[in-house]
Amino acid sequence: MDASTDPSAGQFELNEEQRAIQEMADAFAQDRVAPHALEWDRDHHFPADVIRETGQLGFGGIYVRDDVGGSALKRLDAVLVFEALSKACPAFSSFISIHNMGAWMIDTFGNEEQRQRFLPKLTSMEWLASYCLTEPGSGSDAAALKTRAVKSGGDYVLNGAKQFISGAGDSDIYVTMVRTGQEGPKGISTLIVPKDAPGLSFGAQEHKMGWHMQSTRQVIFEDCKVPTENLLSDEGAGFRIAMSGLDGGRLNIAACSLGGAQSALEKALAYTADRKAFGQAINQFQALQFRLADMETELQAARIFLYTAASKLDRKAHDAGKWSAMAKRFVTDTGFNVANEALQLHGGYGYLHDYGVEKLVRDLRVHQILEGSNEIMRVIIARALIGRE
Ligand SMILES: CC(C)(COP(=O)(O)OP(=O)(O)OC[C@H]1O[C@@H](n2cnc3c(N)ncnc32)[C@H](O)[C@@H]1OP(=O)(O)O)[C@@H](O)C(=O)NCCC(=O)NCCSC(=O)C1=CCCCC1
Repeated sequence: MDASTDPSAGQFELNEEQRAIQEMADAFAQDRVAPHALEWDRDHHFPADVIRETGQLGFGGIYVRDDVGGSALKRLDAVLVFEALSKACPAFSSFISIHNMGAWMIDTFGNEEQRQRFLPKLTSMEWLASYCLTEPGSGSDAAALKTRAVKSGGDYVLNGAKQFISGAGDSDIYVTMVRTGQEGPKGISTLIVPKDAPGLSFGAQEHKMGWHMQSTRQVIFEDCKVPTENLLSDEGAGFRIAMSGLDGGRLNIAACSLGGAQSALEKALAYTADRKAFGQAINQFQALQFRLADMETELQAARIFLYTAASKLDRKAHDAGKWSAMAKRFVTDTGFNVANEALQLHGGYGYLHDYGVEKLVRDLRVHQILEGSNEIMRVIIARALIGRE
């Protein structure tokens, strides 16, 4: 690889341990994920076995405490892992991010009994986790969710549905935001719903533009019974739990864009060095050189921005939420634009599945929409800047 495209060159100062984590994730991704990514995408295959293998590397609970098998690493370490995995397949990496959001929420907001009951199996990845917030009638306005949980004896009885749930049907644990009280954010609670809870079912597979290697379905609750011991923290704390899970998740998804776009840039560099037109390699045309130069510049800027945001969250800086939103907005937009530009530089070949660039464009496109659309990121940033009415 050309030194100028080395994602570890000239970057934010990483320490030796962070470089080792980055290298371990990269080696796994190139060995176990990259050779199969196009096939998984084409066949809509969920590679549960390969996902579970990452548990042995400590990726099942990257920022979960170590007494329950977590790796007790930092947000910046996690970003390095997701970036490296995404170079092989952003959809694979993003699934591991979702699982980590769930594990972190249980570690951070769960009581000791819950931590011991769920986390060893989640950190080893014997169990996989999904995050359930969005509903058919509430996406951006997350606090309008309607899935209701009513206490009855020793259980909560849930009725409602969650929409666009990644891993639905494949995951073992569903960290689910429900309404236990009044309208609005203060009436929301978080329940840990196991896959075998009576009354839980899954909708049909959604047919998506990208992210083909993971399932997306509705999660449906019909008089679904969940023991009251599965309530995370207190009733009414669910919105804050959901939002803080997303503060980290948004960094992870930005890292998935960064890795995918890095891979697209490397493909564009290789292709434009090899492809001849008008008697020379097309990378000798200044018009293309300038485009490659811009792609590299924008990606390196995105990388520094993202690592800074992750460090802010690690330090629990007062403006970490704003930085997380800014990083998600900037890096996912930049990542998509770079991948799309890489496709263009491949000419007609970029439109073919076998070249792998169109998959990156399809996978990265959704990062501008999910985990809070980039329009909602602007709402969060603007509120932090100028306050709110
Ligand atoms: C930003 C937002 C639009 C805000 O809403 P409102 O104005 O209703 O709520 P507001 O008045 O801002 O707040 C209420 C309470 O909540 C606290 N809090 C807020 N953020 C945070 C935070 N970051 N940390 C802690 N507390 C927080 C806030 O302080 C307030 O409490 P207080 O009343 O002061 O006691 C929010 O709804 C949002 O973000 N939507 C995008 C959803 C969205 O992102 N889905 C994504 C679904 S998941 C997804 O897409 C996935 C895809 C793939 C895989 C995984 C998941």
